[in-house]
Amino acid sequence: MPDSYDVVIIGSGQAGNPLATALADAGRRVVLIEEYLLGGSCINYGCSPVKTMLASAERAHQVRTAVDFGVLADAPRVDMAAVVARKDVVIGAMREGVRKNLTQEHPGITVLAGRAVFTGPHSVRVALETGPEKELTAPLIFINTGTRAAIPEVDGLAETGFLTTTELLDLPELPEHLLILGGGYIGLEFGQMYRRFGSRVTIIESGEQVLEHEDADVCATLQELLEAEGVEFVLGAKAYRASKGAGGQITVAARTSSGERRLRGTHLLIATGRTPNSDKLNLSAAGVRVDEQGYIQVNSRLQTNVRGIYALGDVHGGPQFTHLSYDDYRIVRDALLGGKSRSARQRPLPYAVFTDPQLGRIGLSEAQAREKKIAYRVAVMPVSNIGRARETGRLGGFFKVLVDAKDQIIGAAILCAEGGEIMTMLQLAMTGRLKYQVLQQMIFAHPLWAEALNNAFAKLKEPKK
Ligand SMILES: Cc1cc2nc3c(=O)[nH]c(=O)nc-3n(C[C@H](O)[C@H](O)[C@H](O)COP(=O)(O)OP(=O)(O)OC[C@H]3O[C@@H](n4cnc5c(N)ncnc54)[C@H](O)[C@@H]3O)c2cc1C
Ligand SMILES: NC(=O)c1ccc[n+]([C@@H]2O[C@H](COP(=O)([O-])OP(=O)(O)OC[C@H]3O[C@@H](n4cnc5c(N)ncnc54)[C@H](O)[C@@H]3O)[C@@H](O)[C@H]2O)c1
Repeated sequence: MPDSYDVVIIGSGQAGNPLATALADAGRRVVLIEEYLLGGSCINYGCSPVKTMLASAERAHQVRTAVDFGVLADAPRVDMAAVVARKDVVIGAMREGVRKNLTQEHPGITVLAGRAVFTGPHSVRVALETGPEKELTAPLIFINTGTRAAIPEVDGLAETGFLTTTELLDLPELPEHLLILGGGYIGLEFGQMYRRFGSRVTIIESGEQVLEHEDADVCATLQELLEAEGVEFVLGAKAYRASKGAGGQITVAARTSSGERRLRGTHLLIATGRTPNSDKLNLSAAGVRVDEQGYIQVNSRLQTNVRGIYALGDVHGGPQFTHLSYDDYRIVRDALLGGKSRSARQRPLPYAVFTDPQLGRIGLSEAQAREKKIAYRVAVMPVSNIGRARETGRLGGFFKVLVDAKDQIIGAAILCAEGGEIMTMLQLAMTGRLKYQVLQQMIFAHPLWAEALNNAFAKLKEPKK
């Protein structure tokens, strides 16, 4: 006999966990199934471990550049095992918090360790870690199974051996020369991090610029700043073969516009995007539709084509961020418990790339504004104009803010130390529909980074044709 519940949640991701607690608090009998680690990718092998290790890399950078600030220090020696151990302590505490919340603080939740597969539209089978299988039924099923690294088709890749971020984050030694396939979020954050730890780093990107969706000026400046730290880039590179030499050296062969390249290193990180964890769910048993890449198709309320089955977070496609998965939870919670209807298609999309300087992004890029034929003016201000930047020696980058015909801010790219935080102020202004002049006239405490918003709009210009 299957065990019957009110709600089945598959995956302990950024939507599944809070949804489990909210529905249990509302008196529903909830079962949450996780095949690997409670807390999902963000806590265990995504955002948090990366940002924790980036903090170690920043320390190394500060020591290396201390002399510029009149502080004498020997060259930093990085103990990767200790860096990884520190990360494990930080994320271990986070994971423990999730475990306690789900298993001790909410008696209405049953947590099962194992892989879930559909056996019908309202039933799943769980292959429990402890051995036996369990059959479950529920009228409501939420899929929050996330993604994994997409592995590109490059001859010889499997035999050569490669790392994904999950393995690299646990590597207790420093790669001598890290090759990174992909110059997106992961490529840039890991590229700078390992360079600062002391590796030689080469980023091999198939596109003509890093961060494929950003304006070319933003990407070029960020690339230059990373190059100044010694990160090497090979752009427009179509990698077609990987091989490993007798001495363990890895070679990636790539075609570029300037000819054939053979890129050699000691380790290879694959960072070419993600693929959804929908293929092992036996979705056909439930009749749930996916797109050609395997992302689960949902409507603006996150419902799949099968009544009672929802997909939340990265597994339904679109931008992949923790805060969006969490917002998916809020949309579903408010619909089920509050009778409110909000669309997942009309929400702001803030994000930050955690390089140094950070790139904080909100709203339209210049290319998107052009594509949508929106009349705009653009203000560009170098970070080196900012007092705080001069004081701290963090001079790289620029603010770029777009304003529409009604003086409303419609988009920003803030490439600056704490660029994510500054972007968030602009997001607040956008949400409150403040005209840019309000920020221009606001009294900010001196000398904060925020103060730069007084001057950022001084040179608002029509875009170049
Ligand atoms: C290296 C890296 C860095 C990142 N940095 C950031 C960042 O700085 N900021 C940001 O916003 N986003 C970042 N992201 C993206 C972010 O981690 C995800 O968008 C976010 O975690 C949302 O995930 P999710 O809720 O969809 O599911 P996840 O958190 O991925 O959870 C899915 C869970 O489902 C489980 N599962 C899968 N299939 C089954 C099954 N059949 N049965 C049972 N369980 C199953 C998995 O084991 C996993 O625990 C990063 C991602 C990576 C890889
Ligand atoms: N700070 C953050 O918010 C953050 C940080 C890390 C990851 N993430 C999330 O994780 C996701 C995955 O990150 P990612 O960097 O793997 O993906 P991405 O989509 O950001 O970048 C992948 C890059 O790889 C390139 N590429 C694709 N195939 C290639 C090939 N065969 N050879 C060389 N280059 C190739 C693409 O052109 C692209 O620039 C992101 O979409 C993001 O949502 C977010």
